[in-house]
Amino acid sequence: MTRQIIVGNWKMNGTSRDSQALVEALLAGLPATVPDIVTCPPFTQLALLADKLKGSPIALGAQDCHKDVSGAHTGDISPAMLTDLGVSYVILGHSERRQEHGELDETVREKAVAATKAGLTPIVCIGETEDQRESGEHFDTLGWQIKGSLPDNFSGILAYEPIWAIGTGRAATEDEIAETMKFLREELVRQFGEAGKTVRILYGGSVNAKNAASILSIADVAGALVGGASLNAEAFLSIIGAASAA
Ligand SMILES: O=C(CO)COP(=O)(O)O
Repeated sequence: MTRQIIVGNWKMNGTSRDSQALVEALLAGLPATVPDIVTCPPFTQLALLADKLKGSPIALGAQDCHKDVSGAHTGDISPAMLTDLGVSYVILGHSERRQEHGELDETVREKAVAATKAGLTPIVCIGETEDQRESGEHFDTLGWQIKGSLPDNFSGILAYEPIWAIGTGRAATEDEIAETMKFLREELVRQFGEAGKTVRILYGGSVNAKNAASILSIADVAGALVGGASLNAEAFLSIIGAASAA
């Protein structure tokens, strides 16, 4: 069985004081056996947390990066700047970035290439809108997103986050997740051959302490990308506990 990975995406939340308190509570409450754990605070908290998490089982991730190594890109952060801080993962193509910043599959793919080159593990997000699911276009959408967002020789993590399940408290049902995982695996194998069999696929969208165990037990779900519940130490520790037991 593949080792589970639990990723906390803090989004645009957290002062230094909040972040410090949160990781201290997490470190104090970790179970003896842990899955892979990644915490993705805002850029401004990365240096502080790199120091706090050094030598711990919690890895550090960023929520985005630029596709270039350096240059005239006001306000952006390069993959090399992230590795320089001790960051090892980066979330790319989150639906909030796709929607708010007009990020396209092609940009996500370029970022994934740059991130991998710099030594980061990209966590590439895909997911359909509610309209697309209701009209039965969700698999087409996901198929195109995989084709467009994942580079050749992709060696990162894929995160399936249905947009309608993000922050709504309405996670996809077990049947919906299971059916989608099967589709995603077939697409990965179609695109990457044998290598497509080993890409880890996460589910994200209203994962919480209550539903984590059943979501993580669905075939081929290798972990969870957690938003809101990752800001609460108790909830995030329960999800980590569910992954250790899965
Ligand atoms: O977008 C998400 C994680 O990237 C999911 O957010 P929620 O867990 O708050 O629904």
